[in-house]
Amino acid sequence: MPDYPESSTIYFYAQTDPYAEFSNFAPYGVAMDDIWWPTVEHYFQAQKFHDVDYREQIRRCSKPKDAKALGMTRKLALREDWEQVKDQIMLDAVRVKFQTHPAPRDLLLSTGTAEIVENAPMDAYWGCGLDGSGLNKLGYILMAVRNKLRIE
Ligand SMILES: Nc1c(N[C@@H]2O[C@H](COP(=O)(O)O)[C@@H](O)[C@H]2O)[nH]c(=O)[nH]c1=O
Repeated sequence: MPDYPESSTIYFYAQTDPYAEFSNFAPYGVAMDDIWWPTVEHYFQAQKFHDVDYREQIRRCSKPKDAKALGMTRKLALREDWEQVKDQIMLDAVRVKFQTHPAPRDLLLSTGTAEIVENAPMDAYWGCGLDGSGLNKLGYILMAVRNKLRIE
């Protein structure tokens, strides 16, 4: 990770940093299958489990970090197909977020063709990880959603 990112790359992560609207922790709810989730993070974490009561417990968390903590538990079994379905689940929820809320949508569309990177030091799957070499899956989802919004 360069100290001074190139201007063509947009980094986001914490709610106190620029482009916080792009984070799954940002306070933009999503209706998925007629159920309202306070943030994308709440929805994503809950989908890890088949247990309906546990999903509801995650949905009711007052903060996304609490929802994430419940989703990180391995006391309860993850749904067995989680690795196969997680990318699509994330894409669906992120798309609904940006279709639902004008403020993050306008911000996303204002980024032109810039590369978008989740600057998550501890996450080399959804983010770029500590050294910047992570897969940045969430960044690619945001860029795909941006393309789709342009067409719509
Ligand atoms: N933004 C953000 C995080 N990143 C989010 O964590 C999620 C990954 O969860 P998992 O697949 O269970 O490891 C995913 O939504 C990713 O965007 N994590 C944090 O602890 N704080 C934060 O501010």
